[in-house]
Amino acid sequence: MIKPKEPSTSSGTSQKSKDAEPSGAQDGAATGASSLSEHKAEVDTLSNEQIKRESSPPGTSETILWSFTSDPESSIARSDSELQMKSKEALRIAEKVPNRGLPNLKQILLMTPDHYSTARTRLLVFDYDGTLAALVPNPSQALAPQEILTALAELATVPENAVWIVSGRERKFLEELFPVSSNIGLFAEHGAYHRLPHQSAWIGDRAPTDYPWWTAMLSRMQTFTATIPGSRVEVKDLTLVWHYRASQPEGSIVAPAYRFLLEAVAAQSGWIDCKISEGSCIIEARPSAINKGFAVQFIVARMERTHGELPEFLLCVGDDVTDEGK
Ligand SMILES: O=P(O)(O)OC[C@H]1O[C@H](O[C@H]2O[C@H](CO)[C@@H](O)[C@H](O)[C@H]2O)[C@H](O)[C@@H](O)[C@@H]1O
Repeated sequence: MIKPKEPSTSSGTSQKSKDAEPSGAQDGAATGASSLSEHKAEVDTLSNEQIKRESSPPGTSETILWSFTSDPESSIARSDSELQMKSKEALRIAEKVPNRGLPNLKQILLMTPDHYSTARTRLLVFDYDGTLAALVPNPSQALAPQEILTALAELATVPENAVWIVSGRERKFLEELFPVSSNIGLFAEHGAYHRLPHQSAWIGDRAPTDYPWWTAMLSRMQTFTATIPGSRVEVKDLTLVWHYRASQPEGSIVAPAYRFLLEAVAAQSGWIDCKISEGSCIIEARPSAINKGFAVQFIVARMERTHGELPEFLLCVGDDVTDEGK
């Protein structure tokens, strides 16, 4: 099924090329999914008999993918009501995702593990927080389990696979978890910056000074922090986040009003390029032209240029609305 910081210095470089920054001029096509660790746990509990349904014993990579590609009409799904329910929920979401020339998402979700096995090119996209790592009050302590990192690295060694992390996190955080040697592509801050597989340089040169709203939004968020004890502002290289996970129930009570306030400030100031979004115990401000849907479209277009065709298998896993390209 497709499911659900601290200040830092820039670690990126400006490098315009054929792999230039993804344009924000197209509609997004990414989608959300339930957490990888959650599904991995489900798969781990499947019986040996179910595992043996694979024509060959699945390795870690295939096992993870299998959990997302089980046909809800199959006997596997019927034997696991929770998985069946999640698959149906994924299909409901998939039906809402516009098909912009990409493979139809609903068909992808209905694929059997054989489709993964036989696809000549595969794109596997993973969100980070809430998907690869459990949500915790302090963002710097949200580390993906080594088991997950190892599984992703293993997936990325398969020649047919392109593995990307498309995250709201900043560059510095992601590159510490996913070294160049991991062969995993990275998108940071919802698509503002990206690092191609095998390369150490980041592409993308957006900076706070490009956006007239940036200082005002930071100032507003700081007043929220002063008002709600325990909340904090995360100042990333470009995007700003007000966190209130550690300030309950006050944070959740005021969050809708605070989001509305930030949106009103942006609207009244004519800052149409400022997007305010709510995540899991966060309110985030970012440029409107940046979202994960554009990031995935960029990756797909790049694969099409390289292989002469669209990826035959596409999997996007996330836990939040931004993972739906919003
Ligand atoms: O796109 P993602 O990789 O999922 O990043 C989205 C935001 O994730 C982080 O916040 C979330 O995780 C924190 C650590 O568990 C948690 O404290 C917070 O409540 C969550 O919303 C990150 O700190 C943000 O910068 C990302 O935008």
